[in-house]
Amino acid sequence: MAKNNIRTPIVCVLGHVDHGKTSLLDKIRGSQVVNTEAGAITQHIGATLIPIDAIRKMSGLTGKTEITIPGLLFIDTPGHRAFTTLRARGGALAEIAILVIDINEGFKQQTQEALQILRNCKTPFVIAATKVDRIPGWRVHPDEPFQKTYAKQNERVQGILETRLYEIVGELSDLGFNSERYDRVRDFARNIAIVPSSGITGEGIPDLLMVMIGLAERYLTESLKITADGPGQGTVLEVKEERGLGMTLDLILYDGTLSVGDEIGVAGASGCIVTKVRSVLKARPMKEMLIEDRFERVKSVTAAAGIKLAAPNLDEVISGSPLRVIKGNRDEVIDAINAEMQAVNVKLSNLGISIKADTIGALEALSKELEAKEIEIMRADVGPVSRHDIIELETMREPLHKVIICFATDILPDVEEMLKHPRYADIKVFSGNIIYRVIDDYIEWRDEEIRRREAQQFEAIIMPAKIQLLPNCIFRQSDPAVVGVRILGGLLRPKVHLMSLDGRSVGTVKMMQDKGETVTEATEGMEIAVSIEGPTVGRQIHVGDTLYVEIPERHVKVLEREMLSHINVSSQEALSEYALIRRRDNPFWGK
Ligand SMILES: Nc1nc2c(ncn2[C@@H]2O[C@H](COP(=O)(O)OP(=O)(O)OP(=O)(O)O)[C@@H](O)[C@H]2O)c(=O)[nH]1
Repeated sequence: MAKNNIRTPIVCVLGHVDHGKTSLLDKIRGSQVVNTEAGAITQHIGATLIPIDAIRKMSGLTGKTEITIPGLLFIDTPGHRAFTTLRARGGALAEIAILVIDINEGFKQQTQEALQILRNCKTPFVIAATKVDRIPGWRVHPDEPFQKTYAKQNERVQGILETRLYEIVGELSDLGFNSERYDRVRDFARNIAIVPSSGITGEGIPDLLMVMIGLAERYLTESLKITADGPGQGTVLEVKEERGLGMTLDLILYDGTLSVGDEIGVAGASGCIVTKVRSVLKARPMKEMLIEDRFERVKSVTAAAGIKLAAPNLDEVISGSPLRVIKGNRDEVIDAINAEMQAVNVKLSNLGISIKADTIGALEALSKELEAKEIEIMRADVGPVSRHDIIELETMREPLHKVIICFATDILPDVEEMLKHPRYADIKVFSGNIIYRVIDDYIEWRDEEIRRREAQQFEAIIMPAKIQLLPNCIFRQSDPAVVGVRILGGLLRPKVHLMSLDGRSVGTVKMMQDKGETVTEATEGMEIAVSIEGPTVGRQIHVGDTLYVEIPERHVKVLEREMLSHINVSSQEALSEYALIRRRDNPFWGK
């Protein structure tokens, strides 16, 4: 185990979809050193341990270089989600990260998001610029350190690699990060190291591991000091049923020791669960693995390790939850676990949408993203979407708040049924396993909904218009009067009342015709024939008269306060002239 009680740092791999996270992890896990005598890579449950001796051997480091870190423990599940949902003591469980960027594709949306997450969590990380073997003309030298294989490439290939690398450096710099190819970095505190590598050929992987060791040595040794014989502390990765064992927890133990017979506290859906460890299980080495007997029973394990435990009463445990061994401090552990579950860092508003996620970390991650997009949250809960959630939503007044966004959690079957009922037709549920996608779906729906509403409002509101009676175009004197008019501004529609400059009502537009065709709208500059019910030409209206559409006071308020930016300049002018006429007698009209 660890020298000076320094344990292995916990590592997570992040990056854009398809940029090669899984391949990189697989390559690291399956590296050729598996069977060397120099400390074999060991499979843990949910994690893989690469001992320092294996890393030394891969990268050709002599025993002289002083290293205190005993190795690296990689969490087997890559991605943002694993990073954000697995937490320890309020922070991310992973203490160091690899951000994977496909060197041929460069920056993508999730690359930026991952950077944001790493920045928020202040996690040291290294960038693996993967898929170097896809650079046209690249000559593969399996598993070689980067500099060796790079030296054997021709100049053109080297040139392409440099150009692409500098594109990444540029993008990072736009986001405020200084970075450099790892072998040119002088100060790892100021520069992020980029290691060109391949998850398929293994090139650059030894360098990647070495840089990580360097970072961990420098930044983490204090936080990696463990109390080996202290009570175990861990984070639950998964809750699953195993044949012959019943309910089990897969967890990463990051501090202390956990033994069979220990009393533990762990978070359940309705508070802290206290139970007693029945068995502690480790993964069997690959070659000994039999279907029937995948696990090796042990008496006790010391951090850091990925293990499985069986105990009674685990059904309700929430994945991502904290786990602590109780050593005469039962109340303290219960309080701490309850506090950690309640300290969900979600900003709630009086009004807003509802959110659900499978773990606390996931809920926080979702809420952070929503907050960044200025979307208000009223309720936030861990667990599947239940009938109760839907009933609560139904009481919301604002249709835009009758929304539940659920991330990586189930919708209970009876809820699906319930939502088919017309009564709940206006409740929207957005669900998915990628935060950004669920949020985008919601935003798309919301914006469309707002546009639809505005359009409806526009339909219902009488729009301003200013028209003038044209000379030589009196087709009929009265009942109705049919005259040629020019639209001086705004939007004329049928069925509106018209008003003269002195504020008198003169009649109602019945029909409108443009070049013999009936039309329902006419805009600035058009000359059309209109039939007007009410006036007689020569008495109430005359050639050359300017008339305005009469707009009710309530509509003027809506137009002036909410719709001004949505109507064109000529409509705005017609509106303000019309309002001026109305306000001659009453300055507060429409205000
Ligand atoms: N040539 C080459 N192909 C690679 C490399 N890394 C990944 N690939 C290929 O790229 C594709 C995606 O790789 P994955 O490792 O699944 O990528 P990922 O980031 O884990 O993808 P998601 O899990 O979908 O986010 C696969 O077809 C891999 O074989 C590499 O270094 N070189």
